Amino acid sequence: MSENLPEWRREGDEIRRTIEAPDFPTAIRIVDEIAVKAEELNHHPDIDIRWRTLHLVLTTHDAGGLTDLDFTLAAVIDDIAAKHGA
Ligand SMILES: C[C@H](O)[C@H](O)[C@H]1CNC2=NC(N)=NC(=O)C2=N1
Repeated sequence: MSENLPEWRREGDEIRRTIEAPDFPTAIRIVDEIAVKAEELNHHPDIDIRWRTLHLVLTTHDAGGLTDLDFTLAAVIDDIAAKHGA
């Protein structure tokens, strides 16, 4: 999508990424780590879990569009996914 976030694509006021984990337990661990970071940032992705595939959507409802927080959290999510081989 942007320079540093090639895994993300922009759709209107949102950015989206799909993560394919090696297996279902790993997918859930990835979600759990994202949850911890989301709480720290007080910024929360929409997450759709389909077996070992995660669909993530980021936007800032409060601001009615994308903000720096969306891109910050996207980068954090990329690190978590990479750490788990996804
Ligand atoms: C009151 C509080 O700041 C909010 O409602 C936060 C929580 N997490 C959030 N997460 C996201 N992605 N967008 C928001 O606008 C948002 N708002």
